[in-house]
Amino acid sequence: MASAKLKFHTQTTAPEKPSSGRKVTIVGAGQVGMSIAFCFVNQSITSELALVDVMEDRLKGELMDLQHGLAFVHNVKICSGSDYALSANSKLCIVTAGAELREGESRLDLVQRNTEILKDIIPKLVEHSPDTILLIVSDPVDLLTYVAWKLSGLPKERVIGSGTNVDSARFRFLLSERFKVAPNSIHGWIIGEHGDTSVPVWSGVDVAGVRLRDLNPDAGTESDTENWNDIHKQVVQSAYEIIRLKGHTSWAMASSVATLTTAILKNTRNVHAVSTSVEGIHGVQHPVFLSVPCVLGESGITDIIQQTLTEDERSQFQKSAATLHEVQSNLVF
Ligand SMILES: NC(=O)C1=CN([C@@H]2O[C@H](COP(=O)(O)OP(=O)(O)OC[C@H]3O[C@@H](n4cnc5c(N)ncnc54)[C@H](O)[C@@H]3O)[C@@H](O)[C@H]2O)C=CC1
Ligand SMILES: CC(=O)C(=O)O
Repeated sequence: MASAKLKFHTQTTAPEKPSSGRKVTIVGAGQVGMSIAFCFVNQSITSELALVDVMEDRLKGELMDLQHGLAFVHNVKICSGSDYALSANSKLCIVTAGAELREGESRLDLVQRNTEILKDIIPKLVEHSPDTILLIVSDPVDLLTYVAWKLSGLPKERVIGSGTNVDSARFRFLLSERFKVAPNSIHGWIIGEHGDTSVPVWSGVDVAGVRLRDLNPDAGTESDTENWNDIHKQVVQSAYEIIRLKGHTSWAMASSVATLTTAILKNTRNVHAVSTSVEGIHGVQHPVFLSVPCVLGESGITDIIQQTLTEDERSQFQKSAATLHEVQSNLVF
């Protein structure tokens, strides 16, 4: 009988490796998870991707849709399902599962609901990939990164929250409109909580070494007649405004996670504002996770950059820590 199978002269007897060493799993194939997956495939960030979600039919549809575009990009091995065995041997597991922020809710309102979800997910991920790095995206991201760290038993450098990397990107975009230069030519950091108590580091904003505070010593303060701090207010309102307008946020977050993933998989040692344990940093006394600039590589967070903050920035950072610690103390997990 005729067979249309390709005939190979197989050159190797080596068994197929269980994974490429650059495998990434995304748990939660909703708006954010799938935007991240789309970025990964189109930017050739990984050659192996597992998608895990409880909604099996929708997940199958997402898988097929992604796979049908593979003829236009570098090949990626993609699998999906609800069985965590699919995630085995992942270098990085990204968690975007959970209840999303609805209009009128703050990120902190989601905490106990999403903690319950993490209790289901994290032990299974670690069981199948004990050497993995966890990147938490679900909100409230700082508290959930702490919860994931506790549930996973992993060293703290391998449990990272996407944190204020996206807030910093929003900040740099809005600054770029005022400065009339490209966002990636501006240095500007938002640290602390990803959310309402985030801290803009006005003392560190610069373009090509020209500090904003040298041009306007009051920039970002109450006495600033140029109202630079309106930009931070807009950053804080960004997610709420986008959710009001389109129902969810996704694109900026996906680009942010793609950048963090590249830094980890390619061991680039780029510096990003991500959520990590900050006990002992900037005078914080509590075991909380908040964003500070961190060096990222294949072992996770290798170093934290100690920024020189003003007294006011330091006290705002401590306030952010105290707010989160209070919510964290009442968490049940
Ligand atoms: N940290 C950040 O900057 C951002 C965080 N987020 C957060 O990310 C999360 C996801 O947002 P969206 O994708 O918009 O929500 P979504 O509702 O579109 O997707 C959530 C997905 O999680 C899945 N899921 C729920 N429970 C699960 C479980 N136990 N195991 C596996 N999968 C499960 C759902 O089936 C759904 O597909 C939310 O918490 C949202 O607030 C969203 C944007 C930015
Ligand atoms: C939803 C959310 O946390 C954000 O886009 O910032």
